[in-house]
Amino acid sequence: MQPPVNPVPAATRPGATTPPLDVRVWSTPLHVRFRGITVREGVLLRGPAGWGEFSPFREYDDAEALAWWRAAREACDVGWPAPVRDVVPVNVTVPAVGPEQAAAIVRASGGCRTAKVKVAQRLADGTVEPVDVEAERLAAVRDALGPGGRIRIDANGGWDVDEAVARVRRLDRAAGGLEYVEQPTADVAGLARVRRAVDVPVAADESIRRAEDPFAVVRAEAADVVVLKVQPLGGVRACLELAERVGLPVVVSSAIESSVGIAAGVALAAALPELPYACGLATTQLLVRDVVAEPLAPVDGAIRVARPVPDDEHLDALAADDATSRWWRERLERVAARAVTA
Ligand SMILES: O=C(O)CCC(=O)c1ccccc1C(=O)O
Ligand SMILES: [Mg+2]
Repeated sequence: MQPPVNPVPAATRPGATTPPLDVRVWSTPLHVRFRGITVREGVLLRGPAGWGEFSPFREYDDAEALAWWRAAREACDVGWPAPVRDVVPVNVTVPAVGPEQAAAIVRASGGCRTAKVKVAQRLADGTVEPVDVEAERLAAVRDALGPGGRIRIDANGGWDVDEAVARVRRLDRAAGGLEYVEQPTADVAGLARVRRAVDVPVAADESIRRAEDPFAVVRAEAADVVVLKVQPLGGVRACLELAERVGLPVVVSSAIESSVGIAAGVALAAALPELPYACGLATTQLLVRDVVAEPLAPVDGAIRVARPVPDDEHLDALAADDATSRWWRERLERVAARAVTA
């Protein structure tokens, strides 16, 4: 009898892994604070198929970091499926900054025709940024993009249903039309209620990548679009499979990785059968330094499908201090050990 066909390449199966050929810990400041962080750091691993990135956020536990490790090993051990396109249109990512800075970020974006603007930002005193401040940011972004550009907003689950409905209507006017609102509420039931109440399409992000059951969004008819991120979802192949099963349009987005991690997102976007929306992969622009000479950044609003190779000069320039390096190497070892038994 034939053995069953395992769709996961042998080298990415737990227990079938060999030690990486090279491990480098990197760290760089961000130009502006993003989701509460001012420094981004992680590990690059080299394997027979090239470099992979392991950079779960600091506060994630080892169980949640396991998917990020699988994505890194896929990159190192087997690489990615063949692309069906050679450029990926992307959005510029606009953090919760003032209107002048927001406009400047759009103008310096490398020709992006879509902007994703952060809203529902929690302030230091625990309150949420006033809607007037968000409206001004959106008006400035519209002004910088012109009437033909597209604007989407991301609330990162920061609103309740009533607040989301009121703010989305208001911000839709301020922006001169919104393409969609990403994760207006934290829970799937809330997404579904917002979706029924407003004309603006709803995208699910955290409800896919941090959910026990990503298909709850589909069953509840809670979203028009799903956001997929390669590291938190366990690799390019895992995302392609998820996209097929979800059956909704996909926006590939980053986790603010170096160009090595962004290349995995670009590979996913390039391999998807359909790509109707710009992807959230233009985030090397948020990093002060990158691990390659030519970062994966947009030209004419699109990123070329490529796999840039880090060099010693850049890796040395981004090398983390001893304590940070030790912390990441220990985390990597713990998560890799977990993969063998998971
Ligand atoms: O989608 C983008 O434009 C950039 C990526 C992004 O916003 C992001 C980056 C890191 C963590 C969370 C998020 C998010 O989409 O919420
Ligand atoms: Mg998001």
